Amino acid sequence: ATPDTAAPVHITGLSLRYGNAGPAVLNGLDWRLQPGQVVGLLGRNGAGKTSLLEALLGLREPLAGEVRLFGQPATAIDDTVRARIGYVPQQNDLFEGLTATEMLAYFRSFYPRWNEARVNHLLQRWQLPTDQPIGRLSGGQQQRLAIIRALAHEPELLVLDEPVASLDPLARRDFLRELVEQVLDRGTTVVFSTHILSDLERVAFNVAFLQAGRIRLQAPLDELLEECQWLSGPPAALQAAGGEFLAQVGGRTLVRGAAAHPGVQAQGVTLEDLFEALT
Ligand SMILES: Nc1ncnc2c1ncn2[C@@H]1O[C@H](COP(=O)(O)OP(=O)(O)OP(=O)(O)O)[C@@H](O)[C@H]1O
Repeated sequence: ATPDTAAPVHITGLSLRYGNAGPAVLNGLDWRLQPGQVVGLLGRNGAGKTSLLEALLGLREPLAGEVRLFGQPATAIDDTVRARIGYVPQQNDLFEGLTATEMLAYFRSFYPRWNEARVNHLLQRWQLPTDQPIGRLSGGQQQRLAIIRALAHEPELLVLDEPVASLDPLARRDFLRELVEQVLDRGTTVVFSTHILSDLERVAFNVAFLQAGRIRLQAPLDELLEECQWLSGPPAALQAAGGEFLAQVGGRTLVRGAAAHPGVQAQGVTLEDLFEALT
């Protein structure tokens, strides 16, 4: 297939495992992010979210398959594409011995574009000490700094691996607001993993479910909540109700787009239901 140079991320047949004999963590995964999409990546602990985001960024060599970022192979992107990407890893990789001011000055030198006003605004709003070694900041302060660094060069693709895990509720809300602003203003493509479903409901216009090494389903969250239902009833009636079968959990069937039908009981779903059934 010809690479889609407009797609910030285009993944085909991605397989990944650790070591030579381990089980496949990712297994023939296909995924494409369109410009301006905001996608929350959901999966159980150990499902492979971090592995997927790292492979997506070209930080892990896949066993098979291909990842392209803005049309270029992820493991061989040039500086132009690199400058279009921002990343907040799960384990922060800030330089502990530098101060925030020193670290930001260092990164600024790599990027043709750097929004100093926004950096200063966020440093102030989040009250980050800028003249102490980063290693002495709290976990949440370090996470805020990592976020500022990732937003500073106004990336077109922002990859965030559990960016809010150690933020307090107010900082989380503030960060999510900042993220939404960035997305609306600049049409940034965002992919982020999180376990905090209520945050997702606030900002993720799309959700992607990672299950058994593949993206099981990706769709706008509001559509899913509207179209998916738990159905129960006799098999013939369920069949007549139609729709797309998604999963069977306990005695109930999760279906998308079913019609009302005599003998079928239907019940709405929550994001937590979808998480249980699709991850
Ligand atoms: N460096 C590594 N070496 C060996 N196995 C690894 C390594 N990193 C991850 N794994 C394994 O790969 C699988 C996926 O891990 P990964 O961290 O990608 O999952 P995750 O979905 O991000 O999990 P969590 O929600 O707990 O952060 C797990 O079974 C994990 O044990």
